This record gives sequence, C-alpha cells and structure tokens, in this order.
Amino acid sequence: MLQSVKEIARSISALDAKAAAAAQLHLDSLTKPPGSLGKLESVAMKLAGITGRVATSFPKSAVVVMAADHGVCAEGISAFPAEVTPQMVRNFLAGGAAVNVLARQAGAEVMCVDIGVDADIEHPDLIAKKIRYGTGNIAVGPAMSREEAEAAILVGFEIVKQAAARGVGCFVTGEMGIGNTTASAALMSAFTGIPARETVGRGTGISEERWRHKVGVVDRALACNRPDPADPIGTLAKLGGLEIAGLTGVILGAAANRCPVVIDGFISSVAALAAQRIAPESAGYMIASHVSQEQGHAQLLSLLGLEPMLHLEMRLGEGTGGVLALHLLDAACRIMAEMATFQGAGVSTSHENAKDGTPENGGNGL
Ligand SMILES: Cc1cc2ncn([C@H]3O[C@H](COP(=O)(O)O)[C@@H](O)[C@H]3O)c2cc1C
Ligand SMILES: O=C(O)c1cccnc1
Repeated sequence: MLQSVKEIARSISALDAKAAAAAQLHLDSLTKPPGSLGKLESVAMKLAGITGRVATSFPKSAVVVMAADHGVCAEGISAFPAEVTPQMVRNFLAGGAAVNVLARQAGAEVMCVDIGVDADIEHPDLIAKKIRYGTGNIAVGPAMSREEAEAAILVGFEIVKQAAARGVGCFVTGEMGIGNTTASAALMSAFTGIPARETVGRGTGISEERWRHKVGVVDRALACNRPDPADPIGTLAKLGGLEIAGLTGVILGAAANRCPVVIDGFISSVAALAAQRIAPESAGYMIASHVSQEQGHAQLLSLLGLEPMLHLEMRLGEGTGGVLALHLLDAACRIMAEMATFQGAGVSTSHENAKDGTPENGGNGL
C-alpha cells in the first residue's frame, strides 16, 4: 500500500555517524597525507554515513529523468516552445540526449518518467505515470491541486523503492520540462524569501528583456498564489512542476532506502529544497554534482549546505551534471576499497601524527 508523504518523512533517519567516523579513520590509515584527497575524502565519508558501510564497491546507479509541461509557458518565459518537452522525451527514449550519452559513459541506467507531459507518448521503455497534462499557468492560479502534488511525490518515491529493491544503490535526479526554471525560481523565492530578481535566471538562454519579463511573471505567481513556505506540499502544488514534485519524491525515496542521491542542477536543487523542508534529515543523503550557471543555484546549494563537486559552466539539467559526478563517487569508493594502508605497505607515517596523535584533516566538510 502507498504510504503518505508524512509517513515517508517519518521513516527517514539520520546518517550513521559511527560508519562515517570509521571511514575517517580508514582514510587516515591510507598511504597519503591526511585529507590530501580533498572532497573525494568527504564524499567517501558521506557515502559511509549514508550506507552504514565503510568500504563498498560503487553500486548500480540510475538517473531518474522526470518530464512534465508547464502552463506558465503561455507567458513567453522560455527561449524554446513547449512542444520541445515531448520531443526531448522521445529523444531520451531513443538514447540521443546529452544525459543518455553521459549516463552510458558512467554505466548508469536512464529511467525516463512521464509525470505530466502535455502529449501522449507511447514507448516500451517509458515509465508512464502521467498525473495531468501539464500544470496550470502559475501567473494566474495554482499549478495543480494538493492531491496532485502529493501523488507526484509518491510517484518518485515508488520508482526509487522499486529500483532499490532490484539492486540500484545510487540515484541521480534529472528533469525535462520547458518553462521549469520559472517554476523553480518561484519555488525558491517562496521557500526562502529571496526576491525573484535573484532567483530568476536565463534558463534555455533568454534575452535581458525576456529575463525582466520572467521576473515579473514570478512576482505575479507569488502574489496570486500566496504560498505558505511552512507548508512544502502546498507550496509545490501552488507553484508546481509535476517533475519537481516527482523529484522531491525521488530524493525522499533515496533517503528512506539509505541510498545516496546526486542532485543535478537548479531545478533538481529546488526539488531538494522541498525534500529538506518535508524531511530535514533527507539533506544528509544529498550529494551536489555541480554548480549550474543558472542564477540562484550557487545560493541555493549553500542554503542546502551542499558543496558542488564540479564547476563546468553547465546549464542543461536532464541529470547531465549528476551522471558526470558518478565518476567521482566511483573514484571515492575505489580509494576506500583498494588503497594500501601505511601499515600494509610499510610506509612511514607523518611526524605531525606522532607529535600530538591527531591526524591533520583537510576539513573539506561536504
Ligand atoms: C533542446 C533542449 C533540451 C533540454 N534539456 C534540458 N533542458 C532544460 O531546459 C528547460 C528549462 O529551461 P526554460 O525554463 O528556459 O524552458 C528544461 O527542460 C531543462 O531540463 C533543455 C532545453 C532544451 C531547449
Ligand atoms: O541548472 C539547471 O538544471 C538548468 C539550467 C538552465 C536550464 N535548464 C536547466
């Protein structure tokens, strides 16, 4: 039987501090100056805290690409027409999009989900979970009902639950939805109080003039919907993004199954913010892949307490940065499993260790 979002939130527990501490000890026993592998070490510790295991081989991973349409496209806020959403879904299913290429390279499965595309798509590999044909226009009313937002969260949660049951141990968030940087900016402003002029970015590449218009659209969306940031599901319902709510469920699902979840760009990070507001402990299971060029993303990551691993001037979404970061997670796992210890390799330890008994740690605080 399906759980409620409240029950899901209650099922998410804190990271395993003992396993993280054991990972730190193991890292400091390896043949390198303490802390010298920088963020790879913090990732290794975080993975231990998440999974409860100090050293494991890198698990099977999957990127969940949630696709949905946005009524707010009627306001002319994107550089591209709304029909690109279903067109790109067909591209994902044919294996030709950027996320497909990068997922193949990283050995990750692509799970493409129709959670609210405004078109009928049939394909044997499509995960058909349409809740409605796109959201309402948030500049003039709510994106969806509260029930629809909750149903979208549960879709993401169930997909992860089933994938975890067949052995997927690491998830990446991905999305497709023309107009979704507008919904994301509105959600970020609603949750944080940061004004629209600081959360609205250039999305697919709009002009300065269209950007100013987009800021006005987000201001209208906030004024007419009056979201209550203390009610995260209600806020998701008002400002929407079926794919954003779906990804919130993916993140909660990963945390409930004690799996790491790699958070992709701006839109995924807004879903992460909603997940954190629903279940604060879920933030411990998040790993930020990269910082997007989209305005607002760097600030959003710092509000989530996440440090991105990659700075590649990307601004695509789909889960592209997320699957690229899998190479680094794999690297961290291999370091933990394969590197020799000082003792095993007969290598002398640091004078600093001998002096005060405390290993100097880089303090890379992921
Ligand atoms: C061909 C194409 C492929 C994409 N893949 C991801 N996005 C990205 O751009 C969209 C958000 O930007 P905006 O809010 O400005 O519409 C989302 O679909 C996002 O995933 C794409 C956009 C396009 C045009
Ligand atoms: O950072 C992202 O995820 C992003 C930025 C611009 C357009 N689409 C996605």
